[in-house]
Amino acid sequence: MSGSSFRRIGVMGAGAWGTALANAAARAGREVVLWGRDAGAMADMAAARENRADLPGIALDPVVSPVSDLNLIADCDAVLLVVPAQACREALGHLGSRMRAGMPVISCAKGIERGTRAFMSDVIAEALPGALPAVLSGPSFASDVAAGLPTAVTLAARDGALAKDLAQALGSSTLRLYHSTDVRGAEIGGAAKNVLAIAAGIVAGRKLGASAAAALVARGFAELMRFGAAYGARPETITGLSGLGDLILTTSGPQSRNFAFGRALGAGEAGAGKLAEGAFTASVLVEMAAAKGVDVPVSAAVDAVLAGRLGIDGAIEALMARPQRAE
Ligand SMILES: NC(=O)c1ccc[n+]([C@@H]2O[C@H](COP(=O)([O-])OP(=O)(O)OC[C@H]3O[C@@H](n4cnc5c(N)ncnc54)[C@H](O)[C@@H]3O)[C@@H](O)[C@H]2O)c1
Ligand SMILES: O=P(O)(O)OC[C@H](O)CO
Repeated sequence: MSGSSFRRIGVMGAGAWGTALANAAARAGREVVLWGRDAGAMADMAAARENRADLPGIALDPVVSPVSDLNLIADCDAVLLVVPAQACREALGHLGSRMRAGMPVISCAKGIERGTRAFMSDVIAEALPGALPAVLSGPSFASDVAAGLPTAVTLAARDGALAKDLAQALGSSTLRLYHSTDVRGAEIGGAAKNVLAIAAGIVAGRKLGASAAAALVARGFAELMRFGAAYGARPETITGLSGLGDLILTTSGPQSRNFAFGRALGAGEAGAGKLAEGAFTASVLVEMAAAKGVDVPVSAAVDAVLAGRLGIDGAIEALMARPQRAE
């Protein structure tokens, strides 16, 4: 299938990122079906031509159809899966037998499933055995993409020709997609950087200074590289858009929900209640690192704080008191 054969794109999940990607796919010349599970909210979105709850102020492109009937997703040529990582398996379960074999299903969620330790491409393969799993990941805030600001991300599928075709189908003058066959590498970066962004937020909320913030990103990147290597990621993917690129974006400031969540923790305030995927991924990532003997001290500190095993000052002390080692 060439890029132009993906005439109709289905988007499962009508939150901030699903809505932004629906507009991006429309800008790339696709017809778009945007599915959300709440029929009332989707009817409101169809009438207002705007996702007022999650992406206020951005008009839906005229070719985007907001729907709550999953059969309309099953009819599409490819599907973008844009629900929170812990909900992906359940959402795909509803699509189940309606879907045709050979349908590309592209995970746009950034996380690892708790309990199963499954990456999102594995969740897709298990929930929909006939689907062709792919991953879209990289530095991209929904509001930036929706506003048409220049953005570049990675699109990975095991079949290089499919990755290239999907990248061509979804790319536009404002959204550039680099294709890759390193599915595992692309999904590891997106999941791990959210945990590290919480740590960066804690550093900011605790007012530990710019030097500590830079050290955190550098040492966080070192653990991302170790974790990636242990789970089969290619080094060039970890140093690319979906790894280092997204780590830089998400640890840079409060436009990131994970950073904002961490900052509130560090400042001793209540969080804003928005989705912070890293809070769900931290414990499973640390379990998986331990299973392979990989040292992830920053992620482990975030997990310990979230689980209440350590206070924030105790976590900082533990990081600073680690045995001296070569860089
Ligand atoms: N917002 C961004 O800038 C951005 C960018 C890149 C990747 N992502 C990733 O995309 C994913 C979704 O994030 P978001 O920003 O759209 O979050 P969001 O909170 O704005 O929206 C999530 C949507 O998923 C729906 N949902 C939740 N559980 C569901 C279920 N079981 N079945 C069907 N729908 C369900 C919610 O109703 C909501 O509409 C996350 O993994 C996030 O890390 C977000
Ligand atoms: O707002 P965050 O922290 O979920 O980050 C959004 C994107 O993943 C950035 O690439």
